[in-house]
Amino acid sequence: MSHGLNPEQQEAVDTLRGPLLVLAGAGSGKTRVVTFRMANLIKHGTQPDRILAVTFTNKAAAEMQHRLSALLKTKSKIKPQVSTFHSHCVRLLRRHARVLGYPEKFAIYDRGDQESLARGVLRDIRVPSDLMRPGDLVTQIGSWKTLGIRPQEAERLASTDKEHLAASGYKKYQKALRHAGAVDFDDLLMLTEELFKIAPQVRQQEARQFDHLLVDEYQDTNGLQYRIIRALADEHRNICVVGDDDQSIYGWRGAEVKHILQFKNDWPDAKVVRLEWNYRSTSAILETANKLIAYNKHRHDKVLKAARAGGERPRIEQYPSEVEEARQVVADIAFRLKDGTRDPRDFAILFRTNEQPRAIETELRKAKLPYVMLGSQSFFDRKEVRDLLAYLRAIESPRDEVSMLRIINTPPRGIGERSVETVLSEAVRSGKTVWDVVSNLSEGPTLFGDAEKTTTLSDKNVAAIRSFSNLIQRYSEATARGDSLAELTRKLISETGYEQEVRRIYPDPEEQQMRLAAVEEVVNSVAAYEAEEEKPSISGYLDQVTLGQREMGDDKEKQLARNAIALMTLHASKGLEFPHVYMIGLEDGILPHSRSVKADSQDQIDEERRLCYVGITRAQERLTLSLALTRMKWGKPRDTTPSRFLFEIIGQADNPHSRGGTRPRSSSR
Ligand SMILES: Nc1ncnc2c1ncn2[C@@H]1O[C@H](COP(=O)(O)OP(=O)(O)OP(=O)(O)O)[C@@H](O)[C@H]1O
Ligand SMILES: [Mg+2]
Repeated sequence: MSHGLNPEQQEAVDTLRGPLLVLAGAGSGKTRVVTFRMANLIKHGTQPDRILAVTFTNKAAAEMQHRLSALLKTKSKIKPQVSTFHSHCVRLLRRHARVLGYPEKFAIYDRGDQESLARGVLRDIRVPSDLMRPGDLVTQIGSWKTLGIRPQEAERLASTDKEHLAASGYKKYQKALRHAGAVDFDDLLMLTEELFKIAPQVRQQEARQFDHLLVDEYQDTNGLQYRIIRALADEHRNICVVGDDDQSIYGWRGAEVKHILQFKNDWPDAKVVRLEWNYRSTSAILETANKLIAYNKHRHDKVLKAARAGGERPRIEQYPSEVEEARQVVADIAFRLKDGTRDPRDFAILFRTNEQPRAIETELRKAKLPYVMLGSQSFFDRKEVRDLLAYLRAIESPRDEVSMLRIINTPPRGIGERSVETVLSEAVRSGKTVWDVVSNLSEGPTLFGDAEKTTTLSDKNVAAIRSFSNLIQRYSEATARGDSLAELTRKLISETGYEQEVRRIYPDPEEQQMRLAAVEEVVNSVAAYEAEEEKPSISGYLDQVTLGQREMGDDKEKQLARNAIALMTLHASKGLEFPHVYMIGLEDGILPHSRSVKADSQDQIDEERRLCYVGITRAQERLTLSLALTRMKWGKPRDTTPSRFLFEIIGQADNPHSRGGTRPRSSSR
């Protein structure tokens, strides 16, 4: 196993015990060290399932699992656990949810669900939507949670009226989640920390599940993650973290680079390994990266030399408009694909904001080139998929109000808005869940309320609601019996008449086809999950979907994904590498992002510069940086300003804050 490791890497891989820090630049083999070290631990007798590795994204986890299998050359079923923080926390919380007063089968709310919940909360506390939109509240709650701030503290910290409103919204929101037996994404970390605090024996038990903990991309851990890692590593102290302070790009999500820089304080006996050779990029590309990052003031001194000499100099291209930029980038890729020596998957197009790829996508479609948008959840945003997942969630956990309300009259079954309102207010009045109310209706017209106010449900309403609760009940029992999930989903679709409803709403054949394909794909993905899993369960399936570990999409999309041009944000590109990289939109206000430009904050600009550095260091052979000289804003072309980072790269930025009129020159091809 010594092949393919330099002496420093080998030293890290051979350090089998105690705290270990690998602090090194991009492409220096940090992730490789983590993978090889796991293999080495196993070779030296560690049981694979006593190893836990934490990565930042699902894609990175899958990649690591894949490389590890290749290294181990065994088909053993027992594998190290490679997870993201969130998926590890889900597993852990499922085991101990009761301790925190949550049901084991708690639902995990995504952004859409969170906003539905927030809408209800804002209605309850009578905040008009022009004062605060549900999305704003969710965002604010998210930033509190990533900092580990709970409702009470948020209330204490609030100073402006708006903050006070948001804080009381937060309190209500948290209550509503609990009531629904649900958690949101950020809760996964916060509740894990809470669990460890209130139940030390649980913490100990969880820490003893593993003998080794390895963490990739450690520079981007936030305070919660940091404390969870410490709590898990405390027992065995076999903690290996790797990272690069120059690639810390999640400060805006509460990540703190100090965690990696202070590792030696936390673990005084830690061994520190530095890697100085970059094996990924040609020296021409690496030079560009090094030049740029040198503009960041607060840096740890680090050497990064290119193991691959020479190479083509990165190109800077400027185009008259963003449409032309997209056209030329795509034309360049098409040209390079023509001779058949390269595959579509060798190319990546990276961008800063979610709006940027639209023009690129249009051009790629015109050119009929296969592409895949990484880290996009678009499939799950389709109405049909969300409806069906809501059914599964309601069946699994009838307390889940957001899901219950989504499907109670979808497809329409005679439970109109008025009936829903009546049920809802009865639930609020009596402190019960919607499900409790719905599943306990007696026959005939029903009277709700108290002396002050009463409402009624007619015979017909009651019959409709009873038949709905009956349906959910029957499917809950079927899952409890262990019936096949895919079969169940198929039956559910047919029994509810879901497909007929799709045909009714969308008469246009093409639209209809697309939507029915989405319905079918849900069944397919349930079937695929069931085939892989030893003990399949609805919540297991939903966890995978919610955490983004399970891919869904048309079969065609899936095929393409295997060999397609990759489109993704700079944030999503962390840790990855591609022979040919195109970074588009190098303009002030895009990269660096307008937020950081407006704030004129050195820290924020530095983070944008690190983001640019991450992008550049993804390229192995060829790098193209481009910008549009005009860009559409509110339907009109506006002049842009080239990114200050370009001036820094070409050495025309002694003082980045007082730029002259020189624009970077376009290199000739
Ligand atoms: N000793 C080596 N010999 C040959 N190739 C190597 C060696 N070490 C690493 N590589 C290769 O260099 C590339 C970068 O490695 P890796 O992804 O592990 O770097 P990294 O430090 O994790 O990068 P990043 O900071 O971007 O996450 C990979 O293709 C890897 O296989
Ligand atoms: Mg890496």
